[in-house]
Amino acid sequence: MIDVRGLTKYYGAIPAIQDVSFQVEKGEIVGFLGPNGAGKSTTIKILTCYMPPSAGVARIDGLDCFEHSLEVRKRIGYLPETVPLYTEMTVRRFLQFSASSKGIPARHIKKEVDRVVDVCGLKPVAHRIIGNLSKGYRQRVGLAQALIGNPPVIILDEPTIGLDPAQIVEMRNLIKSLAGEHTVFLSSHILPEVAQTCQRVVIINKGRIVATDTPEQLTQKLQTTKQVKVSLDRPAELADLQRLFSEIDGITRIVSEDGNPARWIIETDQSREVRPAVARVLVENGYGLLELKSVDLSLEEVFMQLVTEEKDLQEASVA
Ligand SMILES: Nc1ncnc2c1ncn2[C@@H]1O[C@H](COP(=O)(O)OP(=O)(O)OP(=O)(O)O)[C@@H](O)[C@H]1O
Repeated sequence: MIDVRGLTKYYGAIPAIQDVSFQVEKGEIVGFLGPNGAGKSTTIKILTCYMPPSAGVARIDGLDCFEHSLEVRKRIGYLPETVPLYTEMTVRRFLQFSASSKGIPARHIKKEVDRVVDVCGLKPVAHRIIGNLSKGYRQRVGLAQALIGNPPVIILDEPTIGLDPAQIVEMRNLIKSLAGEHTVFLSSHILPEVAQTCQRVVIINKGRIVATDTPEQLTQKLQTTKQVKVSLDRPAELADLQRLFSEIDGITRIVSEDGNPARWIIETDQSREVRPAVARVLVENGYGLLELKSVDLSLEEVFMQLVTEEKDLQEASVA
C-alpha cells in the first residue's frame, strides 16, 4: 500500500534522506523510528505530497505521490507533528469544516462527523471549544480530522508527543484499533512507543534506513550480543583491561560505563559464558570485584546499538 524506493531529498547541498526504501502492506501498522533529525518528517512530507523527492519514488496504492498528488491525498489521512487546529471552534464545528474542505458532500457530513467522533471517543467533548481541551483530546481531534472520508492510509507524525502517560496509552489503543481496516504508518523517536503499537518497525538514522523488522525479531537478532557489567574496587585503564581480557574467548568489546574507570561494560558473544573467567582475571590482577552481572539489551539499547553500528560502519568507510 505504501511503496518507497530509493528516496533521496536534499535541502540545498545537505542530504536529509538518502536511498530510503521500504514497503507497508495493506492493513499493516508500521512504525518509523529514528532519533531527532533522522529524516522521518522529510520522508513523511514526501509521502503526503507536501514536497517532491530529489530522487527515488514514493507510491501510495500504486500512485506516484508527486505525479498523482491529488489522487494520493484522497487516499491519505495525515496527522502532522504539530496539529493544525482552529482552537476557537468547537470540536464538531471543526470536524464539519474539515469534512467540507475534504470534499465530503454536504448531505453526508453529519454522518461522517458522527462516525469519527465515535471512533476517536470525542462524544463527551464534541460541543466544547478546542482551545479549552487537554492535549490528549486535541490530539484525538487531530486524528478524527485525519480519519474523515475514511482514507485507506493513515500517516501519523509523532502522534503521542507531548501527551501524559495515560493519554499515551489511550492514543496507542486508538491507533492500534485502526489497523486492519486502515494501513497505518507512524513516526516516533521512542522505541517502546513503536514496539508496543506496531507490527513492524523501519529504523532510520542520519537519513538512511538501518533496519526493518518486527520489534521481537529486532531484539532477538541483536541479542547475539550480551553484556556483562562489572564494578571494580580500583579504577582500571581500558588498555590494561583489553590486554588482560585478550586471553578470554568471546569478548567483543569493552567500554567504560558513563566514563567511570571503576565501572565497565564487557560485550560478549551470546553463546559464550565469560563471567567466571572475567571474575578470575580481575581478582587475580588486584582490581577487587564489587559487582558482576549479566544484562540483556533492552529495546532502547538495541536501538542505540543499531544506530552506533551504522555510525561505526560510516566512519570505517570514510577512513
Ligand atoms: N527545510 C529544511 N531546510 C534545511 N534542512 C532541513 C529542513 N528540514 C529538515 N532539515 C534537515 O534535514 C534533516 C532531517 O530532518 P527531519 O525533520 O526530516 O528529521 P526528523 O527525523 O523528522 O526529526 P524530528 O523528529 O526532529 O522532526 C535534519 O538534519 C534537518 O536539520
